[in-house]
Amino acid sequence: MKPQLESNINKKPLYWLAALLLMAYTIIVTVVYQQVKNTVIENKLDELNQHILYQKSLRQYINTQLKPVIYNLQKQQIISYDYFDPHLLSATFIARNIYQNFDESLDAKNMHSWKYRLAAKNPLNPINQATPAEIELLNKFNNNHNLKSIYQIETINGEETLYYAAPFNPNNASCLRCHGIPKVAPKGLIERYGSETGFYEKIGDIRAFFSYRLKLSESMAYAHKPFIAISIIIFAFIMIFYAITAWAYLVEQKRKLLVARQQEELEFVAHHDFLTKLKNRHCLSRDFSAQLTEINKATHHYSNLWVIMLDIDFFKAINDDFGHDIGDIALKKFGEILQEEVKNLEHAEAYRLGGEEFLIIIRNTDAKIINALYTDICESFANIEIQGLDRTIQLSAGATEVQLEEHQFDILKRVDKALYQAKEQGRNRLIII
Ligand SMILES: Nc1nc2c(ncn2[C@@H]2O[C@H](COP(=O)(O)OP(=O)(O)OP(=O)(O)O)[C@@H](O)[C@H]2O)c(=O)[nH]1
Repeated sequence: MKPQLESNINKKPLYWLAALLLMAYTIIVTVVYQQVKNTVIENKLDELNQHILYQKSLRQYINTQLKPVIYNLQKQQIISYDYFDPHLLSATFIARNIYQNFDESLDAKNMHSWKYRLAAKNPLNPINQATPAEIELLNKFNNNHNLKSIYQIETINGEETLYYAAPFNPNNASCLRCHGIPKVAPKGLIERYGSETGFYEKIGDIRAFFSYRLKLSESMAYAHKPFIAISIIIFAFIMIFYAITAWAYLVEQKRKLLVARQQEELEFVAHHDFLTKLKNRHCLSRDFSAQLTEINKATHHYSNLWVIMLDIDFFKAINDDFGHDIGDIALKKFGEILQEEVKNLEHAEAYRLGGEEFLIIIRNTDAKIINALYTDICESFANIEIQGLDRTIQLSAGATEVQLEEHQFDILKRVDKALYQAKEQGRNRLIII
């Protein structure tokens, strides 16, 4: 049975291609994901800008519209000079509360919101107390007044967040009314927050900053569906490409293997006998020349070369008495016996010269071994069982040892002569000359 062509195809290039495409797919998907993420971030930053503008408008309204009205009422003593209520007079308080309401409304509708926060190192209201990280950022703003904002991606509890922070304007004289010396601060303010913190600020210092934080995973959620769809489409394209390439490769490799196998078969047919599958006369002449060249070099592992010519006795009679088909079977069996015998010998090869004539070339042997070989072959051949053939088949053989610098033609002539002598002397024997 010939092995299946498919199992002989080298599939390594296909595995490499699969690995390469998988790598390319991973890179493409990562790039696409990054692109989607960047787009989400850009959209969110646009949204944030609107928040900032809104917050600034709100603070502007409080500082330029609301507070002057209250101060005017205080001036007219309609409201006491010591009156202070953050609901009316603290822009940070009002902004924080409005944002809190806004956040709660968004959360109730499951809409993802930016979380607004104020942070001060020395706040009146403890709710605005800066964390160590925020204090560090506040110091950064104070050390560099040109730094108008920062935004960065920060991982909080293993979750990516988009963070934006911007400083308030540096303190001016009017700020110090509430953040200077407690003595000059409105009594209402002291009553509410005490005089421990929030005071002794200096003009020019940045007292606080506001920040917004957004969970990126929540914002990315709405981009997941298109991202997965794009990933599936890219995967499908890659799979189709791989399938077509693999199919074309397999077809081409199969074709190449088929051609190679046909060439091998042609080669075999050209050098072997069709019936016995032994090497043929054409092959003998080629092999014999090579062997003679070797022996003439007289290398140490190559002492001598022997040739045995074998011929089945009265083979015509077998054909005539039992039929040509039985004769064919006998020749085939004989070929198998020779093949088996030479397999057990080192450096031996059997050939069919034609008809019922065969030849064996053996290296490194002697007349004793040649005799034993002939006897073995005769015994094996005598013992074969062929249905419809009830005759013991015998063999005649001639053998000779190759001499140095001898020509192939002369050796074959001598061994043929030995065989002829065996026939002449009554067949069923080996003659060595
Ligand atoms: N069945 C079969 N017969 C073959 C084949 N090739 C040659 N022969 C026959 O082998 C026979 C050889 O006959 P001969 O040359 O007269 O030799 P022989 O009958 O063996 O007699 P000796 O060699 O003198 O013992 C012929 O009848 C050929 O037709 C083959 O491939 N198959």
